[in-house]
Amino acid sequence: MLDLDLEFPFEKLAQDLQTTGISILPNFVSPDILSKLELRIAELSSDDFKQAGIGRLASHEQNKKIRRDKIHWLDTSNELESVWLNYMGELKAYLNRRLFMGLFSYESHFAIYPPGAFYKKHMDAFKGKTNRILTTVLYLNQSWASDNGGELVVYNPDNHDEILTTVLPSYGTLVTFLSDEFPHEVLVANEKRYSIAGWFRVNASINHSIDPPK
Ligand SMILES: O=C(O)CCC(=O)C(=O)O
Ligand SMILES: [Fe+2]
Repeated sequence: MLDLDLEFPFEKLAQDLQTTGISILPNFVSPDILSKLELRIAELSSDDFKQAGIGRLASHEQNKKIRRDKIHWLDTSNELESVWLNYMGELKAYLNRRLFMGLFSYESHFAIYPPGAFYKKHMDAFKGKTNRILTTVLYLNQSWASDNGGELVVYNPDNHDEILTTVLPSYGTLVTFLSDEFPHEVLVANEKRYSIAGWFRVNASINHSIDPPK
């Protein structure tokens, strides 16, 4: 049985996805979970974060023109990281039950955007080419001011030049959207910006080769 406290936000998210394909929910995540995630970020060192890439074939120079964030993949071997992975596991079960989405796994990384970092307009998945179905982004920035930059800009799926919405990366806000529908970008952050990006995927195991984790 799902905890009754989760029933309401999970249901709101499911309804948003069903009607528009995107959900933006402030205060989605409980203070208890948020503080555990902050604790984990605080104990990680800069060596635990690697420059993010855009694909195996891209050069370092190409990468840096497109994105400048540093990332650390979450793993169940760490207790604090498990807190987030388990919570997203509950959301996965809820969405599968409610919307029959057939979500199979969830992968996610912490991301740090140092001052000056950005992520140019992109899609997280391309129709028929990937098994990333649903993108989630949780923000971990206490009192983020609007002049700190670093907004997530989401574009209209039917007109990639038209801004649909702009989201401040505020503490506890969760953004969820269909990965192959919404172009989006992260504007230049003027302050250090913390988040957890993640993707629900469908199973892509074929010909007895087990679905790779990333
Ligand atoms: O941090 C964000 O607001 C979005 C990050 C993003 O688009 C990504 O990591 O693919
Ligand atoms: Fe993205």
